[in-house]
Amino acid sequence: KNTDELDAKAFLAQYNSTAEVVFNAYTEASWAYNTDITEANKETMLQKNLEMSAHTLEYGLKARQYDTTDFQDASTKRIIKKLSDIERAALPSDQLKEYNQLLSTMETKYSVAEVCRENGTCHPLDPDLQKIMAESRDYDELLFAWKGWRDSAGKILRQDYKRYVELANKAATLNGHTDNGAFWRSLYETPTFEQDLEALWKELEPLYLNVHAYVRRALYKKYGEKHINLKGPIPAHLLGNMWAQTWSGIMDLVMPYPHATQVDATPAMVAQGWNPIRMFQESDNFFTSLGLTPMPQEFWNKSMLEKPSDGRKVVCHASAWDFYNRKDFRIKQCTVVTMDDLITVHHEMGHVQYFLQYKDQPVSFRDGANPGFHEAIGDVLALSVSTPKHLHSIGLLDKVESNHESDINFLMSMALDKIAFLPFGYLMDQWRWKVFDGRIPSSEYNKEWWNLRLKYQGLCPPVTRTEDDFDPGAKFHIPANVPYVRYFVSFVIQFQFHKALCQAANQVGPLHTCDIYKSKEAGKLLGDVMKLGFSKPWPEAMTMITGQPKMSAQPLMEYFKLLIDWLEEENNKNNDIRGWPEYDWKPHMSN
Ligand SMILES: O=C(CCC(O)(O)[C@H](Cc1ccccc1)NC(=O)c1ccccc1)N[C@@H](Cc1ccccc1)C(=O)O
Ligand SMILES: [Zn+2]
Repeated sequence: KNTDELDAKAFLAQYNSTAEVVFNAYTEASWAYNTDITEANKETMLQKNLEMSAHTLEYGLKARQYDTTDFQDASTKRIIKKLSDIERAALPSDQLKEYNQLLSTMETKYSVAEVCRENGTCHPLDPDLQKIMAESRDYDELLFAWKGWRDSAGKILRQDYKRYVELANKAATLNGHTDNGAFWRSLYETPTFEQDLEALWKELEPLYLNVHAYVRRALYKKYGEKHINLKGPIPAHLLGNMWAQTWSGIMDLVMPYPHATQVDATPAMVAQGWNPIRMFQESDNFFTSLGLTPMPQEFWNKSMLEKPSDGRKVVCHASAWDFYNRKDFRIKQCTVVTMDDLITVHHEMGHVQYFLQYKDQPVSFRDGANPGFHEAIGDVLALSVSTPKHLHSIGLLDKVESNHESDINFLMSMALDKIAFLPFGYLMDQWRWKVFDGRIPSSEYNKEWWNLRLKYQGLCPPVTRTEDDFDPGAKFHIPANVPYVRYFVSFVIQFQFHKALCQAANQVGPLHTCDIYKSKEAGKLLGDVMKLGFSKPWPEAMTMITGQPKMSAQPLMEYFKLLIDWLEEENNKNNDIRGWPEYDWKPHMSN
């Protein structure tokens, strides 16, 4: 084994400069394919992916030659360790080709899927089906979209997925992991990661049960006893979102005080003629108000900020792109003019701000401190943007009241996204970790999916499901091979970051009214952590922001304190039970 540290440094310098070229070439090809799905673009992307894997293999095998035990430089040790996991490049070349082919096939099938009506009209997920799921209050129309999407996008992926699992596990074991789930969890470098997550969920579950009970009561009023059992799970298509992952789509059905201030900025955005560019400029303005970096001109020139109208097939699911040349960064988003998408704009811009902040790190460190950090940045700023005070200051809310009722309305709208999301964010990879480690065989993919949806979210399918279906496949991240527990982590730590930045900004008053807009102190705190990238273990980054190294649910619970107490009282007044003891109840099915 080679113990020469100077030799290792020279090796890493060569890796870094060659990696930028190879990663850039692949990213350009992947962008071309994602923004124009054609066979030719697919072939070019697959070719560039193979070239990237050849580079990873060459340098990864060399990295494994070093014994870094006595190295002095922590960064050198850290990079050598990271390069030694060569992921899919460990597969024999025929299986690597099959794996890459499977991944692009699954993502394409998902992205081009449509649901057609008897009259021949066909609807894509974005924007059509998403709009129906958020706005329709017709039980059967919602069922048409919900079942149609799972028939068109989920069902067809089952066999591809089964083979993908085998190959992903093969690559993971060749890199010394027990399975692909173990590889994904290793990215958090936290031996107690699963226990920590379970402890966070146990702390947060009571909040969710109170929101679930209150929303079930509201849906009972709307859809009646044929469709809602006050002691049972909620049919999964009634929550205002295709996956029931965030529930702000049904805020109108749930609003505690309908006569107090509105909290939805969508009508004002539409009335004032906002367009996608305006939404991104607004977000850029918030980031620069903190002293963070403005989007470079290349971002505005090369991004795809709305769905093309020239008939091109694209991957509409939003994403942020680092082209590994320290100057080209883009977002691809099929943006619609709604408050919900203004939040997503900030989410994606948070990814690009992270790219901008760590762009001068070695390539191996151009990553989040952990994947949850990367997901949290934009959402932290969105917590300030979402306040009625801030929305009023940018002209999206005509009046602001600060009284108990408007406070509760605002907190309810935030809870419908942030608290409702927690069980979904947690169960997605519970299902995948069990698929990868074999506890869920392919013969039980769908049964176990719905067992988890019942256990954590208290949802049930509106129509009977069988193993002919593959409902997990109807959620982007499953066919796209994107881990999901990062979002559960993000939804917890973003409130820790929010609390810390509000203190840095000398914001007084309750956490849910804090707006860090224009605070250079808050911006510096956040920017300094983003500059680190992946160069330090994430507890060090956590300590830099919050003064302590752990994930904690306490700031989230502090943020929602008023609502939690109100819900406890309200649900008791209604004699509503928390949970769904009649777990095997099924909604009435017409025809
Ligand atoms: O999927 C997203 C947003 C897309 C993304 O920004 O997280 C995107 C996902 C993705 C897409 C293609 C390939 C890989 C990942 N992630 C990024 O663009 C990204 C992430 C890390 C570093 C660089 C870019 N949000 C999740 C969860 C969520 C987050 C926030 C609010 C609501 C819901 C969802 O919609 O289910
Ligand atoms: Zn993201």
